[in-house]
Amino acid sequence: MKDAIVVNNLRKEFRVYSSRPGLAGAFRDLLNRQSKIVPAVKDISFTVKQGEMVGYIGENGAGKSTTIKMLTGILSPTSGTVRVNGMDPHKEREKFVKTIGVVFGQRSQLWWDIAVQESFRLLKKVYNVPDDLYEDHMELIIRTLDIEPLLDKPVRKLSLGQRMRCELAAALIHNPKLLFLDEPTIGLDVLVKVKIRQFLKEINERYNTTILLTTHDLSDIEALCERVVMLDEGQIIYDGSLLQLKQNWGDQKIIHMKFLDDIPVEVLQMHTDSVAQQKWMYDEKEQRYSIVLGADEEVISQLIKHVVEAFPIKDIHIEETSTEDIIQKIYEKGSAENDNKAAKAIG
Ligand SMILES: Nc1ncnc2c1ncn2[C@@H]1O[C@H](COP(=O)(O)OP(=O)(O)OP(=O)(O)O)[C@@H](O)[C@H]1O
Repeated sequence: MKDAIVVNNLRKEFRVYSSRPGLAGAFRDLLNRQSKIVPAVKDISFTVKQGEMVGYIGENGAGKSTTIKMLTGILSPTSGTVRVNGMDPHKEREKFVKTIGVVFGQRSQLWWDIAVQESFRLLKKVYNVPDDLYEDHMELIIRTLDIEPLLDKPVRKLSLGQRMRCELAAALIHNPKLLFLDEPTIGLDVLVKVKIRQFLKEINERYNTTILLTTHDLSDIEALCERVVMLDEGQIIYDGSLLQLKQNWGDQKIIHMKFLDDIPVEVLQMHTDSVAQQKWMYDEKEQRYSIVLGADEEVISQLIKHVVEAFPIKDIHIEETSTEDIIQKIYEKGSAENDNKAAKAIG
């Protein structure tokens, strides 16, 4: 498989100027401004293969946008190298932009006052897309995104969800091999989110389009990406499968049970002590008994079997650690190394 993105020891530093307070300070700033260097991305390396869908995640200020700006050629790196679609995005910008599509949730590449269709035609010219290719490809895109009824409306008249679907179509007019998506579902209702995710899956399957997705909405990542790259303070703290991350970190399951009869919690405890030593808790309001276990399926099924055989059950619910909790735990720790059982952490 070909590499779509190859990043080696990529670094970006910004010079930040500070202002001194008061008039005298402003005067002194004029003569001699104080500045310091802030590293936003610190020597990161990773590779994305053609056709992969990768989630690029991190807290605010982690360095995601700065990386994307270097990958799309908007910023040049302080040091290190970037090859995207076999090119240097900054140095070969003109040729390069024809091979990528970009959707930034907050910014529009459509013209506000003209009909969506007209924007598409202009972009078709910008990208030099031949008529037959355009017809064929856009027919599919328009149908899948269900934007036919919107085509003759000016962009300013569209709702956010409608506009985002048109933005996606616009980013794909030239059928790019690589798509950068930055918060593509921000502020959208669930139905539109689902539609956009389905569409992205279809594009990826049909054209083997590589997708790099930056988002704070982990459900986007869960729906689309098998692999996540996690950034923290400019460094990669995890690069690997989402499943692995869940297996290594989602190490707790909470079993909630309700019984037909009142059972003293001590009785339940005594009954399960031989399977698991963890303590049962009783929530009086909910009339619910809960126990927190490790992720060992064998222990969980043994415990459930033991209890079900002994007491008449009304309800059972197993609660898993959510991906959000897992990611939060990793950020709190500042590393994806879990005990010695290291998740494939690099950086
Ligand atoms: N042009 C700039 N000049 C100075 N500092 C900058 C500039 N751009 C980004 N930074 C700093 O670099 C760091 C990384 O910022 P970046 O925008 O890449 O983070 P991010 O992960 O995209 O955050 P967010 O989720 O909030 O968009 C931050 O500390 C930010 O203040």
